[in-house]
Amino acid sequence: MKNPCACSEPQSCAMSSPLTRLSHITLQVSNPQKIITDLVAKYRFRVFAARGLDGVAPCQVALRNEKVVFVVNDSSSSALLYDAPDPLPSPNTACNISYEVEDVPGLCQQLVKNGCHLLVPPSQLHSDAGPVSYCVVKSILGNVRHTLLDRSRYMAAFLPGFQPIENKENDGSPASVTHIDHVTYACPRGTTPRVMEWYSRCLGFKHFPLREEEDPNQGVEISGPQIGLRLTSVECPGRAEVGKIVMAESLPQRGQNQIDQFLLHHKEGGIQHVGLLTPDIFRAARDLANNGVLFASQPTSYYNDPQKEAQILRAGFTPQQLLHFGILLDSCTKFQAQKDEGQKILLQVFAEPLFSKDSFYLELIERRGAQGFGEGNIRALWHSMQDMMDDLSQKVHEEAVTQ
Ligand SMILES: O=C(O)C(=O)Cc1ccc(O)cc1
Repeated sequence: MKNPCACSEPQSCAMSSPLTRLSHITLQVSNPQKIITDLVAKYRFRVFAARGLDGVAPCQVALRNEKVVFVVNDSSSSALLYDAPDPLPSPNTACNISYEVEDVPGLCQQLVKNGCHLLVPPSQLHSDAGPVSYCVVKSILGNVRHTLLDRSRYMAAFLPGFQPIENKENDGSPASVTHIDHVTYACPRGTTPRVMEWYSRCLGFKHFPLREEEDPNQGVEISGPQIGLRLTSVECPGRAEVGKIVMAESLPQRGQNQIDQFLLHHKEGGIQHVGLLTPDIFRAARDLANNGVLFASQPTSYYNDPQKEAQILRAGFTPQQLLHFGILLDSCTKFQAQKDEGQKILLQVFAEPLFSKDSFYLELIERRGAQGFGEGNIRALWHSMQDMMDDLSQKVHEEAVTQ
């Protein structure tokens, strides 16, 4: 297959995306209270709507930090709205990326024509605040599904069926994060071209090259001692609020790594991490660290490397500033930059897994004109995450032995 957009219907290649923005990401979990507490206490999210509040614990809770919204679903509940009962590979998983769209029935027709599996057909829910239309489509990757919503005529917080929660705790301080920048999938080996083709044909995503003249079917291969990663990315051009999707595959014969570890619990692939955009990664990392978030740390050798040190100083920082929270910095090539002037900088740091070892985690990312993903950062992030997961595995093993 030469073209990732190798659609059976040529006109769908030219289709602009039906998605207008990413609405929220659903985490389906066995212990909702623990995740809600972590998102509130550590990541500064606020509960703003919930379902099923009549004397029992809510089965669905919506939390917000600026435009980043997570819905935490109790996986033991049989009464979940805006989602579909679909076997989950793991009791704790991020399984649904919900997007806002303009025309749910029209899009559903198109999806069915494209051979997609609708887990929930076009449906409508009302409250006094108006109607919301939605459907749920199964993606081609593992347990990932997409709720596609039109809430343009709905005038209350979140969605019908959810009760708004007044939050008086707003301390007025600026938010740490603003948007979801990207969602990264762990894909079984060899599946990326099919996943890309599905997102292109069904939801109008386009290849977003990470390197100049990148072959969309090959993506970018990042290999070396203890790293073997293939990355390919897609976006909806002109719709930054949809966010990018990054597909990550491990390369063969490199031993166990974080993609393979994730696939042990999600055999057919799934959402490995979510990148949260922040206007100030130093402030965000400090806030979250003060609240107890653990970040993957970097070896001091990363910051002592003369080239890296020069890059850091040129960007107006000191290596010590970055070292403190394990923040990585890459200057991007002109190819990945938004505008031609000035230096294009990308700053990133990975946080500890949210559910347990080897699983879903959050990333902070600050973009200063840089649109892509710096290869130097990816190598360093990979290694730091691998070290953190190996440490966590060791801890779990030691705890099991002493019990
Ligand atoms: O840099 C990012 O945020 C990426 O998404 C690239 C990436 C993907 C998978 C990994 O296990 C580590 C890094």
